[in-house]
Amino acid sequence: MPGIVFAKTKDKLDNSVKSLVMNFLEKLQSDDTTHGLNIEPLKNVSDPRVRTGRVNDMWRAVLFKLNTASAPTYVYYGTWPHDKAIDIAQRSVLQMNPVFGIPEIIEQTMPENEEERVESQGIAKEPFAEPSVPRTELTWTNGLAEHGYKLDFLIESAGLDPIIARKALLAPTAQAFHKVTDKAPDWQGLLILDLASGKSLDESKEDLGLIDQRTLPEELEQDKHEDDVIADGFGKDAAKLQFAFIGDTPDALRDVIEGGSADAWRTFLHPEQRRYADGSWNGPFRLSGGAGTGKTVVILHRAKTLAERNPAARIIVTTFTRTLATSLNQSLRKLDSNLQLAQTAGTQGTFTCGVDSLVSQVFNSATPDERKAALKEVFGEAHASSNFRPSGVTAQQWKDALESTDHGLDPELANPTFLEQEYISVVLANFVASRDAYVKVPRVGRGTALTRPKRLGVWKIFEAFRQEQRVAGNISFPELAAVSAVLLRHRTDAGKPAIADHVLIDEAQDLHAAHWLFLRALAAPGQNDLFIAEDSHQRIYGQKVPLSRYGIAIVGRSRRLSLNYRTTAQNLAYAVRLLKGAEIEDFEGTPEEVNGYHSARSGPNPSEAGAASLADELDDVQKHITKWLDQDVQGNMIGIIARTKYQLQKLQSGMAERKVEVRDVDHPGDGTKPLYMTMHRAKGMEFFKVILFGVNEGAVPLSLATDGLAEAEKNDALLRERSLLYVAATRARDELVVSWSGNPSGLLPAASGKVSAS
Ligand SMILES: Nc1ncnc2c1ncn2[C@@H]1O[C@H](COP(=O)(O)OP(=O)(O)OP(=O)(O)O)[C@@H](O)[C@H]1O
Repeated sequence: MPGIVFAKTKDKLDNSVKSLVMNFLEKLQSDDTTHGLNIEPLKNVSDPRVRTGRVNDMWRAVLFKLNTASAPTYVYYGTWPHDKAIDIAQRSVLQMNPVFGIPEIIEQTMPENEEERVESQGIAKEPFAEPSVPRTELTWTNGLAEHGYKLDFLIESAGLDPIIARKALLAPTAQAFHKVTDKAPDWQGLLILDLASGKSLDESKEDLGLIDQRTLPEELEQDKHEDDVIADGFGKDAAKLQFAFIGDTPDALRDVIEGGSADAWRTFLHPEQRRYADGSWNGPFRLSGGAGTGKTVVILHRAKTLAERNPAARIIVTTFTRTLATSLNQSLRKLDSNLQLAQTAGTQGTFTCGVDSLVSQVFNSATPDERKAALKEVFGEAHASSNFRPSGVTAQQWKDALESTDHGLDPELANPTFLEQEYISVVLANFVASRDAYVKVPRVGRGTALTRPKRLGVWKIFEAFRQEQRVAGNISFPELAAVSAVLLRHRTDAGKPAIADHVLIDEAQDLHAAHWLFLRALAAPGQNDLFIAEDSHQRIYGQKVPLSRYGIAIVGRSRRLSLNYRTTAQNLAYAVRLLKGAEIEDFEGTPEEVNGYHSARSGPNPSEAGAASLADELDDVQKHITKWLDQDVQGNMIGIIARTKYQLQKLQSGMAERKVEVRDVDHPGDGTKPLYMTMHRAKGMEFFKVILFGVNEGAVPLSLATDGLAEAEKNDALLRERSLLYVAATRARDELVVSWSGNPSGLLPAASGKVSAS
């Protein structure tokens, strides 16, 4: 039976052809002599291995036939209409890269560009003059030229194809540059992007798993037939970016073909992603990376890998909200429909759940005596009633506690934001159950200092809050997390095993101290216990939490992803600019840089659209939506994102007046209508087209969120507002429109008269 290697399709396959290609490959896989496949060599080819095959009357597949040891291996390159397929087949070469020994398919230059081809081939053989870089796009600079790369270095040391290297070096615009990287063999495209973004060749080689073959002992491959060497090469990390072996399972074949580029993450991992998905560490591991760098994709693959390694393992995948957890669960099923999913935490298989639901599950599964002991430790004897229901805490509850107390505090401390943060980060995090304990507890990392009298005043409010919560029969989710953490600790102290073997945590930047106490206690410290994916730039809730204080030591086990798969280079540049000037720190207080993130795709510049009035802004939104729907963009791939629900109500009624149907993201209907949501709700989502609506002065940053706070809390709240805007702007895959009426938000480049990103 022939083997098949599938190349990630760069040209989009029409849906109607996908099933035909499936049929074709299934037949080829069972017998390449099957009648009707017409696997034929061609004349005037650049590579004698090339073949075409008949998909139907109109469509031809382009393949390379390798005469490998046991049975032939076909490398499927793609399917095109007959004449185009013949042309591509005649121009394409399957070869081993001379520097890194990676199989690659190079399409020779189009015949109409014969002049360029001759010129470029000459370059490979002879010394050449360095091309000068035309600067036709004022706001874009060619990163390769900027970092001083020379053509001979790119060819000789970086292993780039001469034509590709030259085109990349000469690219005058972002679009032209990305056209080259997009068309190039995947690893070459990524290497160019790395170098252009400032990575050194050595760093990029390490990330892509590239090893210079010229430094290896020669005899290794000596006895092998050339075709076998190529076939083996498909197993190398950098080759796996673009090529996948299709085993004997038709399911895998179907996935790869039907999924198309939107599902490429299921098969074609970046070597770095693969490393973090498969790696093993003797303790917690942290994976950071900007929005859209594939952190979630790594978590999904890692869950699969861990389950494959040990089918009896109890794996928990968790994240900040229930909606995100549901989406993780769906993606896991997509990734591997055979993956054993557990129904409850602590049983064999992979269990996916929002972190607060997980907390509740642990609490509910304990006996009354166990709960009582844990409640006592968190609240002290007075508040240890177990008769309550978990609930969120509103600002009003803090206001009620403030009003019922004679605390004597300044407004900067006597406000819900300060109190809630203090309660979670100091009181719950340290299991403070009494006034005396609170007066003594270290408040490391808290921005605002408290004297003893102030602490006494603050404690009075906490007492009142606890009292009112108990009377109402409520327990807040952070309180429950602290209680469940104690429950887990008591279990371990009693010699019972931990609930999970591996805990994988997504969107970790938003978890609070009590969550971390709980998560730490879920798995026993040891091999691959915790895997933490986070982006400090996207922290939109709560406070930065130093993990080391909760028994989670990640020193030396922390890596960062830098290639953005979601957002175009133009949108990424814009979003990153929104963060400029903000001092963002990671869990342990180390400054987190936004430099170095780069994107593999190009698109239109984001547009900033200021309107004189709300009515005008709504007119603009209507025009954008109508235009996109007319262009056949699927309705639910258009996202309209605003800071507040109040703005969304205006949007909704404004669109209804204009006869444009839009839907709340939580009630999406049949998928044909654009979806609207708040910036908080947009976390973790993505759309082809995004409108950030109502980015006005006063709305972002929201005055309500920052008014009346002490300096430290205010700075933190402002940072979160900035991060919200960053989260919202990075939801766009292709096109981003930022709109406002009246004065723009002071966080937008427009407010300071800067030009929009390019
Ligand atoms: N190896 C890959 N090949 C193709 N697409 C990929 C790959 N990795 C990630 N993607 C795509 O990039 C997009 C972003 O991925 P993902 O959601 O995992 O990123 P993230 O870092 O978790 O983003 P965020 O922090 O913004 O939630 C998704 O559409 C995903 O399918």
